[in-house]
Amino acid sequence: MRYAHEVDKVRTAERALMARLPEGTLMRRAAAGLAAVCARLLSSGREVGLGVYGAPIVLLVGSGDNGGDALYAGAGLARRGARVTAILAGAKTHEGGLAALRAVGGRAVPATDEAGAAAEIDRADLIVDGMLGIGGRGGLREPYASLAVRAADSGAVVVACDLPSGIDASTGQVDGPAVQADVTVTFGTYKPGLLVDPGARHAGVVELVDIGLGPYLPDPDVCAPRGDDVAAWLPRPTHESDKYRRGVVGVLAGGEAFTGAAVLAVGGAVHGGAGMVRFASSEHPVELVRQRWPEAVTTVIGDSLDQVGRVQAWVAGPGLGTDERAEALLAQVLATDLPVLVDADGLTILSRRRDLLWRTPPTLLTPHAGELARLLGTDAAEVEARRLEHVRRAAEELNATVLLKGSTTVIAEAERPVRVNPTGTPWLATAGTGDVLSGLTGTLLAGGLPAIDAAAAGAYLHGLAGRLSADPNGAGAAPISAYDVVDALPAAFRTLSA
Ligand SMILES: NC(=O)C1=CN([C@@H]2O[C@H](COP(=O)(O)OP(=O)(O)OC[C@H]3O[C@@H](n4cnc5c(N)ncnc54)[C@H](O)[C@@H]3O)[C@@H](O)[C@H]2O)[C@@H](O)CC1
Ligand SMILES: [K+]
Repeated sequence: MRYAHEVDKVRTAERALMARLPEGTLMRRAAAGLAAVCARLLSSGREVGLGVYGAPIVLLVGSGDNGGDALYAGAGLARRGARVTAILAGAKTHEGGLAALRAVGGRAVPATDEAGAAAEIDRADLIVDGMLGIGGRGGLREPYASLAVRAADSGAVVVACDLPSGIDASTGQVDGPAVQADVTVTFGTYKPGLLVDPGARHAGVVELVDIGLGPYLPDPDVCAPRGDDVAAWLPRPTHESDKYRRGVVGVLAGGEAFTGAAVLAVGGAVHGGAGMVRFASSEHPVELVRQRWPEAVTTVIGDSLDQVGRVQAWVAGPGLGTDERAEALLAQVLATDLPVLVDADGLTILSRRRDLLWRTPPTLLTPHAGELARLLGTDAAEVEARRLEHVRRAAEELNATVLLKGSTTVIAEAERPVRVNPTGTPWLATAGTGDVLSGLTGTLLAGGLPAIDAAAAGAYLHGLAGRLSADPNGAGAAPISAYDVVDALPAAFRTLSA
C-alpha cells in the first residue's frame, strides 16, 4: 500500500521530527535523495545517458524550502561535475542553499533575465522543479507559470522536487499551467495530489525518499493498493470450496430497451470468479444472456424477485431502466439483508429515492462523475475538479461505500482513508466497461470481501484487464471494447498469482 497524507499532517509530523534533529537535517536528507535520483536518471542511458559529469542541469528555484531542497541537490550534483544553473524565480531565495551551490561552482540567473533563463532551459539535459512544494496555493503566478511551460517544451527530463509545482498537494487540483514531471521525488510520505488526477497526471513516476517521518505520521488520508494487497484480499478457492462458498451473485440488469449492459455485467461476474451467477431480468435480456453465458442461471421476472433463489450479494442497475417497475425491483434488492452494488440506472433511481439507502448491510455505489453529481445535487465538472472531496462527501451523505469512476478511480467509506486505484488506461473510457466493473465487483462482494476491499480489488483488476487488452505485449495500445475487458479478466487475475 502506498500511503498519502495531506499538507497539515505532513507539516505537523515534520515539526515533531525537526524538534529532535539538528537544524537543516531534514532538508539535507531530502536534497540527498533528490540528487541521487537525478544522478541515476542522468547515468541510466535510457533517459539521458551522458552521466552526471558535464551534464547541463537547470534548477527552477522558488522562494520557499522547496527551492532550498533543489539548491542543495544541485550543489550535490555540481560537486560531481554537473554544470548546474539555478534560475531564481522567487521574491527571495534560500540563502544557505544558494551559498552551497555557488561554493561548488554552480551559477545563478534571475528569472527576470528572461532570455538568459530560456536559453539555459533549452540547453538542459535535466531540469529540477523546485518552485513550489507543499506551500503552493492556487494557480502558478508569474514567472512560475511561464517557466513551467518552457520546461515542458524543452525536451529535458523534468524532475519535480516533492511535487510538481502547480498541483495542490492535498487534493490534486490543478488550476492553470503546472509543471509536467517525468519523475517526482517526494519526501517523507506520498501526497494525495500525486495519486489523484489531475495532479497524478503531472507527477510521472513517483519515488518516495525516506526522511524519517514515518513514526510521526498519523493515519493516512489516502492510500493506493499495490498488486500484493489486492492478491491478499481475494478469496482463493480451496478443495472444500463449492459454488455457495465461492459466492453466488445475483445480477438484476437489462430491460427490453437495453440488453448489452446485462450481458457485460454477467460477463464481469462469470470471469470475476463467482461460484454461480443468478441473472434476473425480462425475457429478451434473459435470452441473450443465456446464449452468451450458458453458465449463468437465469430467471424471467415480472415485478418480483421471489423466484430468483438464494444469492449472497446483488448487483443492480445496469440497463435496468428507471421506470416504476425498475424502482420497485431495486427497492426489493435494497430491502434484503445482503450486500448490494448499485450502478447506472440504479443510481438514477437513487437520486430521486435516497431513502432506499437507509439500510444496515453494505451498499456499494459505482457512479461516474455525472451520476455522482446527480446524487449530490451538483454538476459533473465540479465533481471532476475535486474528486476526493466529492467522493468523501458522497460516502458520508449517502450511507454507502462509493466508488467514483474516472481517470483515477477513487473509493470512499466513512472514516476510512480514500482508496485510489493505480491501474487503468484511457482506453477504458468506452461504453460498457462500467457494466463489466459492476459484475466483477459484485462478485467479489458475494465472495465475502468487505465493500471497500471489493471495490478496490474490482477497480484494480478491471484497470489491469483494460491495460492488458489495450496493449497485450507492450508493443503499443489500440482501442478496446468492453467485451475485450471481460476476456482479459483471467489474465489480470493471473498477474496476482504470479
Ligand atoms: N518542512 C520541512 O521540514 C521540510 C520541507 N521540505 C521542503 O519544503 C517544502 C515546503 O516549503 P515551504 O513551506 O517553504 O513552501 P514552498 O517552498 O512550497 O513555497 C512557499 C512559497 O511559495 C509562495 N507561493 C505559494 N503559492 C504560490 C503560487 N501559486 N504561485 C507563486 N508562488 C506561490 C508562497 O508565497 C511562499 O513564499 C516541501 O515541499 C519540501 O520540498 C523538505 O526540505 C523536507 C523537510
Ligand atoms: K516542486
